[in-house]
Amino acid sequence: MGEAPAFVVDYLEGNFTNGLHLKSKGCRTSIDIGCDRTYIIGESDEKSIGIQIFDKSTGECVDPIVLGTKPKPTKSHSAILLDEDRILVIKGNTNSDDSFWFLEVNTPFVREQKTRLGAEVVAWSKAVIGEAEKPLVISGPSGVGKGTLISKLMEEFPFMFGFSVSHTTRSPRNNERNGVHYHFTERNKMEKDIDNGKFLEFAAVHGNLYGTSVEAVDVVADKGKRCILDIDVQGARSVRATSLEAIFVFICPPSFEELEKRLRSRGTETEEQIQKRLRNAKAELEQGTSPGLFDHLLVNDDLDKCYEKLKELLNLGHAVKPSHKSDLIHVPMEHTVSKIDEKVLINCGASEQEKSGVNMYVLDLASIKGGAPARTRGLDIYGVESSLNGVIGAQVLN
Ligand SMILES: Nc1ncnc2c1ncn2[C@@H]1O[C@H](COP(=O)(O)OP(=O)(O)OP(=O)(O)O)[C@@H](O)[C@H]1O
Ligand SMILES: Nc1nc2c(ncn2[C@@H]2O[C@H](COP(=O)(O)O)[C@@H](O)[C@H]2O)c(=O)[nH]1
Repeated sequence: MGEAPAFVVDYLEGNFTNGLHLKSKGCRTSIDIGCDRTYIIGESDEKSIGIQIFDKSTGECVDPIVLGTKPKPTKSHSAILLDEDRILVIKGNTNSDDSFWFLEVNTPFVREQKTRLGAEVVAWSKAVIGEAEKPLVISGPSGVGKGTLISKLMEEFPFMFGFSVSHTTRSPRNNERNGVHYHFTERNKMEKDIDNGKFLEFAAVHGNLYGTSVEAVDVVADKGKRCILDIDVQGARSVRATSLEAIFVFICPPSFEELEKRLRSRGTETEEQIQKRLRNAKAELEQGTSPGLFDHLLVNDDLDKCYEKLKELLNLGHAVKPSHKSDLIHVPMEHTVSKIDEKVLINCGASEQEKSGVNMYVLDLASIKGGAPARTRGLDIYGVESSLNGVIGAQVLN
């Protein structure tokens, strides 16, 4: 993070029309992309900011399928085109990390979904300020001890890790609670949600459907925590193909006999289910240990030793709790937005300066990563205290 660059001074002194793509009308903004499309961003329902696409060549307005966790409605927002693929939407009167959202209109993910669904698609991806720790994907055959290792991590580092609560069509075990261990759901409902793009990944495992919803991962990210996904090998492969850059760990048993012993001693499956899980374990072990998919393989022989190795590869000796410095950011109701190269300037006006000493935020997009259906990480932001004569100072905010 550096100081405010000199161009901010030049920019403030003159050239204030450069990069203004914003046509604000109340709480609606419109962004032209190419010659014939206008994306209208506004409040169309009570649940989220609505999106419509106006096709100038046909004169028709289309309601696209909107994927991703959507931003809650706001009384004011601004929007600016970043490139042909994405629009940055900034919510006004927010002082949390809820301010910055990317509306993807033509990223590879959106193009793929357009083909899959045969319809117009846009996707929201919320910005994460700073470099959040990568999510952790843990896979391995049933009974190997994934859940046991995850519980230990969550117990030792409750502020650092959050569990992605999957959906499943299997019945709950005696000790399992809906919404905590899984979201237990009907197959029809889950299939419909899958069709509607609500899942980051899903797979048929041991005769049931399991899946990670986009929301399950977002809920953890919103708490500023590092997300842990306990998913099977097919799911891990699907996640690899998404924008969620994760660390992939495969847990192996010391032997097949020991796996069987653990599965039986857990006492949660019928004999028939145990047989099915053991059959599937052979294929999973083959796929999980072949090169390319997983970053790390751990053998869970002695539980404590395996746990120590897991912590080691996660660098937990040096880990720090992610800070929520983005609380320092307050984008007021009235603000203007413009863009120069990779920097977006949010001018908050003089009244904001009186309150906080900062009247402009600079967003640096150079290091952003990821994107829909998951979060866009790595947004860099600093506040600038400026005058018409030049920059007085810069506040590092993350
Ligand atoms: N290193 C170990 N040594 C002996 N027993 C273990 C070890 N690790 C876990 N176990 C036991 O093995 C059983 C299965 O563990 P666990 O439920 O964590 O497996 P899992 O991989 O999460 O299974 P599933 O994929 O079916 O959810 C549990 O009874 C657990 O206490
Ligand atoms: N692809 C996915 N696999 C998942 C998910 N949640 C759990 N799982 C895997 O299913 C098996 C069986 O789990 P169990 O709780 O019935 O014993 C196990 O390998 C899990 O890792 C998911 O969301 N997606």
